[in-house]
Amino acid sequence: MENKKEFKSWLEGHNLPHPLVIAGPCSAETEEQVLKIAHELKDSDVTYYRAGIWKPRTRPGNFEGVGAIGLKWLQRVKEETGLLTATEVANRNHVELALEHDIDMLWIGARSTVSPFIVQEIADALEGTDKVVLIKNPVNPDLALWIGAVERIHNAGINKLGVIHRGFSTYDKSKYRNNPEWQIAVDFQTRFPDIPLINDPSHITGKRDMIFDVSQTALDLNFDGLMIETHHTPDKAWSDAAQQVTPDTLKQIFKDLRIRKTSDDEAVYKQELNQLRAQIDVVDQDLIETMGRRMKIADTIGALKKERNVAILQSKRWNEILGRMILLGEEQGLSEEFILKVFKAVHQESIAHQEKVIKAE
Ligand SMILES: O=C(O)C(=O)C[C@]1(C(=O)O)C=C[C@@H](O)C=C1
Repeated sequence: MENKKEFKSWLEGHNLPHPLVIAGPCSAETEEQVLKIAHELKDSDVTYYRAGIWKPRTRPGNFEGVGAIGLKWLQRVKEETGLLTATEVANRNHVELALEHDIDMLWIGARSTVSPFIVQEIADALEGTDKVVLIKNPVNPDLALWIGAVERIHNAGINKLGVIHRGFSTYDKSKYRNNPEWQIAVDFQTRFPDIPLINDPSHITGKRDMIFDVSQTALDLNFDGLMIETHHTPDKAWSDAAQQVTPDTLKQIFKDLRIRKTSDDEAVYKQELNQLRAQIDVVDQDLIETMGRRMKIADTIGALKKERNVAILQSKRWNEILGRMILLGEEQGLSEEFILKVFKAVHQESIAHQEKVIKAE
């Protein structure tokens, strides 16, 4: 699938002076609750009002959503407040009911994105419609699976696309409910710069007091919007109580967030940036030339080893190099994690070069 400018035209059409905000309760609980929260969000930066109607829960026996009746409540929200509406769909029936009730934005949840069968069923049900469809990342950190789901929806003729970064499940305990693994979202953005990228700090953190920091990181990384679960009495919510914020807190969050510009046309800024970028280009070229020289030496070592019938992998020598590089890196302000990543890649490339030499006739 190619990146296309038109993917983001639905978002540009809103002409917002700030990132897109999707907010509302984790679950629609009662008509009163849905309407109360919507009215409290009416005069805010919120464009889309979200509410889960069908809730996929980890274990059975928990509140699993009010079902189709909740769609009528969302229709009332739109009539009374003018907010657009959004809900999660997980099968053909959900899509058909959401379309019948004229829901404006549908999203595919992380547990559905993992299943190409479910995504295809949803894609087939969406064919011929022009809804905005957002695809959450799969629960496992698999960029190809995420892109595959977006492709299935796009192949059904949907061009009003977006993705939601809600973090990834891990077995290890961490301070997050779902690990952000920011690099995966950044990789998605690099592949498809015109597919709006929305961050979901509620599901990443699982805790309301961490939502601001994660939202700020997302905006610093140029995300296009935020989806934040909002409830008038969060602690009494029927699902995900700990991660929901009140409408007032949501408004405060948006007051406090630093919204960075994607770019700046100011001539001085541009000139300074260009000079710095020229320096980076020179350094990058040096890096490549240095790497090339290093691999030529590896080729010669490979030839020597071939002649003497010696194994390529020399763990002792390699560990010595790594130890030295970590110390040198530290002096240059480079983290151990970074040095390990870079030198692991260098080692692999060196081995690949030597293998080529050794295998050559
Ligand atoms: O020193 C060697 O024996 C090499 O083959 C070079 C080199 C390296 O690229 O630095 C590559 C493979 C070995 O595992 C150790 C080091």
